Amino acid sequence: MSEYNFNDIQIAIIEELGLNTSPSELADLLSASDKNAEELEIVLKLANALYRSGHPVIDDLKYDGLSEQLKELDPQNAFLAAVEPEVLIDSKTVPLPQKMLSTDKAYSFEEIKKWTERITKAASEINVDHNTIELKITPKLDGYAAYDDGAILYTRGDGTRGQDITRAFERGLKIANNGERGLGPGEIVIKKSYFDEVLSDKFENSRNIQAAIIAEKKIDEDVQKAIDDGACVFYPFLELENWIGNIEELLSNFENILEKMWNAVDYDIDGLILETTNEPIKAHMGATRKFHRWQIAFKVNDESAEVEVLKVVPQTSRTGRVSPVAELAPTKLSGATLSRATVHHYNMVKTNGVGPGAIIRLVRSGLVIPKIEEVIKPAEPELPENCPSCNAHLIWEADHLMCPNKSDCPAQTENTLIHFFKTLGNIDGFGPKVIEKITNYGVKHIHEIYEIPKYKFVGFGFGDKTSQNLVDQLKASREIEIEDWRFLAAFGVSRLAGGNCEKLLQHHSLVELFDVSVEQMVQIDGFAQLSAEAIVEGMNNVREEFFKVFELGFNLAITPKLADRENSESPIADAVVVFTGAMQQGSRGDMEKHAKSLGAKVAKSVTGKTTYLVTGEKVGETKINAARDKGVKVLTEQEYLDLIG
Ligand SMILES: NC(=O)c1ccc[n+]([C@@H]2O[C@H](COP(=O)([O-])OP(=O)(O)OC[C@H]3O[C@@H](n4cnc5c(N)ncnc54)[C@H](O)[C@@H]3O)[C@@H](O)[C@H]2O)c1
Ligand SMILES: [Zn+2]
Repeated sequence: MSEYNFNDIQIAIIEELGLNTSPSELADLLSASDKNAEELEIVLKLANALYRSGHPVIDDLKYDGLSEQLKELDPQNAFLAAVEPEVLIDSKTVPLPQKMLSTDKAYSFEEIKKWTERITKAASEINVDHNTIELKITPKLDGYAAYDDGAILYTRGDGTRGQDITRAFERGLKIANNGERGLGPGEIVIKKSYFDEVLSDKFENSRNIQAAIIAEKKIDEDVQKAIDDGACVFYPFLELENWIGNIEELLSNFENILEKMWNAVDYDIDGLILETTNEPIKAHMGATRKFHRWQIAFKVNDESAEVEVLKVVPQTSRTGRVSPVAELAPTKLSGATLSRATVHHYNMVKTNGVGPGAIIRLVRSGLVIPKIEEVIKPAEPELPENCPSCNAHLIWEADHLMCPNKSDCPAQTENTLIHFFKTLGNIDGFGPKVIEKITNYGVKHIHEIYEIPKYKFVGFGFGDKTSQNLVDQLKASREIEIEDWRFLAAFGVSRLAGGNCEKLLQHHSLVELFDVSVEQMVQIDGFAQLSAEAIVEGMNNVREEFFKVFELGFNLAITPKLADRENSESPIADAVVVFTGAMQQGSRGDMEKHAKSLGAKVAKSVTGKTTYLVTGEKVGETKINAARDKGVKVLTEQEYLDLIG
């Protein structure tokens, strides 16, 4: 007997699929532990059809596992290469206004990093300045994909043709956030808290309900009530909470950013969507038949294990904070063997009893370093008294143990130097190994490194060629242009990562910044009292070293001042501009870039906040009228060019 049984609806869908295999044979196939490529394809087609119609037979993890197996056995398989289609019973389809694709998937920091490298490469191929690459992260809603063109609501269908489900709006389905129509792709979803409180007794999962909202047949009264209560919505992706930033910010603060987006909405999500927003890059990268190359879904395999702690090792960071790292009995989790995990801070080690012999629950949630979720069996906490690097007596500062030896702690010195070259990022050669060797000979400051002649490098034990290369690299690091905000960030002042440096430098020059007071800093958007105090103090601490390095003469690109932009009397300063249709004067990407340089905000779609809609060729009347209805000024390309002069 198979563990799978199909109900009547499922059997009807299976028949519609036309697999030439009877339901009972399919049930057996589903339970079979070993499947060949052909069988895997059948099972995936079956599971997909049932899933899309709201009656899944297996869970996503199992489905994704089977897809992986098929990919290994038959990498070219046609089912894997295309968008997984909906299967419809007796329904007409209509062409979609725009292709709707699936997404490529990543399960680790490394995969995301590789994806950003592909974006960087694409940008350089079309001469897009690396610094203008913008990334956006949104929650990946786990509902029913749909597209709203303002008149019709469509299902995703097979990606090119979908079903007309405008009836869902007629049934009262609301649009998340501001209720605007015509915002393109989105997802029909149900509020998590509402499902748990009101619907979970009656429905197994929210997928059943989504299917009911769009079905042709009469609607269940609980579902109608959920619609009326505003718990079911169509959520246009454009309206989603998002994180916007650049590649460096993402990679340097990956876990925090992802965690924040992960908890941003009260709807089921099955990952996060990362994408670049630069149109020229998107156009250049393009798409496969299944997914856009400029977009990727970050998913997690939530798996956990109970693991024994062997010992807790202290590590001193560049700021003197000592972090506890737990060494673990090696454990296999989500395909990787883990033997270390970070503990939040030493107060947690102390209060939760993390020490040799403790049993913890380890979760690998796809993030870079696994985290300790809970301590199941505490032990005697293992707390260090002295800095593992310089032996100074550690002191408590709130939840953390700190090494107070600012001037003479090798770990702090090394990590500060490593941070400098890593952040500068314009040369190779000064990684941890080289820095360690140099500091062993008493070099403690950045400016001292720049003064090392070749023969000294040889004396430190580097080969002749390597020594020459190190000298050349140091010279190059001053010659290759770098942004002034990156240069400042390299000094590692707390709360002064790239983003904040850039914000400050939009108001003050690099040199001026060292004399900005806390009162002046809080005037700048984004700096609260406490951060401003910490930044001013931190800058004071690095002042001497900063100017010694600065005076070596770096090739710094100056961040443009906001004031210059505002004073330029640009006719579109602060206007929100949307370009649509084919332009004559140059690519749309170029026009958008130019508009931004004039201080305008460029948006992708018309909303109530739009100031101008600039129309190229072949733009439909409906779109133009819809924009006018929202009070947007519609300009032809020529009218726009006249406006900006
Ligand atoms: N359990 C099953 O039997 C079964 C069957 C088929 C598919 N699945 C699951 O579905 C996945 C593939 O489905 P898919 O191709 O529909 O989706 P996908 O996971 O590849 O994601 C693509 C879709 O994400 C949606 N999306 C949600 N939030 C978004 C956002 N913020 N920005 C952009 N797009 C967003 C879009 O509608 C888009 O079509 C599989 O990996 C599997 O986990 C499960
Ligand atoms: Zn120390």
